[in-house]
Amino acid sequence: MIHEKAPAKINLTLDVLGKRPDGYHEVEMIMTTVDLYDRLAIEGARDGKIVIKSSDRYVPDDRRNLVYQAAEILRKRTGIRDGVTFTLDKRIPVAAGLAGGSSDAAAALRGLNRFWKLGMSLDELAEIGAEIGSDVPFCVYGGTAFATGRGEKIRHLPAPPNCWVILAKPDIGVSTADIYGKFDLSRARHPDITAMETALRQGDYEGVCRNLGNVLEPVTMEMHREVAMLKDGMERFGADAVLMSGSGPTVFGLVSQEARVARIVNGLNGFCPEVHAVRMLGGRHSARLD
Ligand SMILES: C[C@@](CO)(OP(=O)(O)O)[C@H](O)COP(=O)(O)OP(=O)(O)OC[C@H]1O[C@@H](n2ccc(N)nc2=O)[C@H](O)[C@@H]1O
Ligand SMILES: Nc1ncnc2c1ncn2[C@@H]1O[C@H](COP(=O)(O)OP(=O)(O)O)[C@@H](O)[C@H]1O
Repeated sequence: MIHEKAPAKINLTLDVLGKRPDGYHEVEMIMTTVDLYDRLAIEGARDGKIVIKSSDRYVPDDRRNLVYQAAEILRKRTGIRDGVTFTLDKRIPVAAGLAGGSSDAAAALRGLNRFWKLGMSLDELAEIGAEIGSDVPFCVYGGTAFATGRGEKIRHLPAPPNCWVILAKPDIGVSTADIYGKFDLSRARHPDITAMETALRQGDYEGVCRNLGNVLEPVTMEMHREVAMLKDGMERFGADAVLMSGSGPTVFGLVSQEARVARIVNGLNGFCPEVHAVRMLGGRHSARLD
C-alpha cells in the first residue's frame, strides 16, 4: 500500500478575461497550496476493478469521483488492466472552492505513477490531469503558480511569505459551473496580477495582502450573503486581508501574527461551522518513484 497527500489550494488572485467558444472561460489566476490535506491510500483490487472507499458520504464512490477518472484515464493511456482500491480520507471541505476533488485526482495520478512504476514526469501527469478538470494540472505540481487558459497552463512562481491562513466555509455548497455562468464581464473589477506576482517575487507580505482579488467573489456573494458576512467577520476579528477562494464559498484570511489566530478562529466559530487555521505550503511536489 502507498499513501499520497492531496493539499487544498487557495486563489490569491482570480481574473476572467472572457468566455471561449468551447464554453469555458479564459482565466488568469495565482494559486498556492495550504497545509490542509486529504489523504489517499492506494492498494491493489481484484478483477480489474477501480474501488473508492471515502470517509465522506457526500463524495461519490463511482465514476463521478475524480479519483476514479484519474485511474481510468491512466489505465487507458498505459494499457494497464490492474484493479486498484483507493481509500480516501477527506479533510478538505467539499464543493468549497479549495479544489479538493482536483487535488485528490492529482494525488491519484502521482500515487499510481509510483504504484504502477510508470516513470512519468509531473509534466506528463499534468497533461493527463487537464482531461479531468481545469484545476488538476496545478494540483499535480502544487506550490505556487500563475495559471492561464482555462486554468490548465501553469507557470511556477515563488512561494508566498510565510503566514497563517484561516479558512472558513459556510454551510452551503456552490457549483463552479453555476458561478461562471452568472459571471458578467462588463461588471468585473479586475485584480492587478502583475502587482501580485511582483509581491511574491519580493517576498512582500503587505503587497500580497493589498493585491488579493477575485472577480467571482461578488457573483457568489450576491447569491449567498453568508459569504459577505464571513468576510466582514474575518476583517473585524483582525485578519490582515480577506478573500473568497475560487468560486467559493470558502473565505480565507491572511494573518502574520500568530497571537491573532486564536482570536479570529474563536470569533468565527460562533457563526461558521467549519474553520481551519493552516499555513501556506508554497513548495512543489516531486515525481518520486519510491
Ligand atoms: C473556480 C476555480 C478556480 O481555481 O476553482 P474552484 O472554485 O472549482 O475550486 C476553477 O477555475 C475551476 O476549476 P475546476 O473545478 O477544475 O473546473 P472544471 O471541472 O474544469 O469545470 C467545471 C465547470 O466550470 C466552468 N468553468 C471552469 C473553468 C473555466 N476556466 N471556465 C469555466 O467556465 C465550466 O462550466 C465547467 O463545466
Ligand atoms: N474526490 C472528490 N472529492 C470531492 N468531491 C468530488 C470528488 N470527486 C468528485 N467530486 C464531486 O465534485 C464536486 C466539487 O467538489 P470539490 O472538488 O470539492 O469542489 P471545488 O471544485 O469547489 O473545489 C463535488 O460536489 C463532488 O460531487
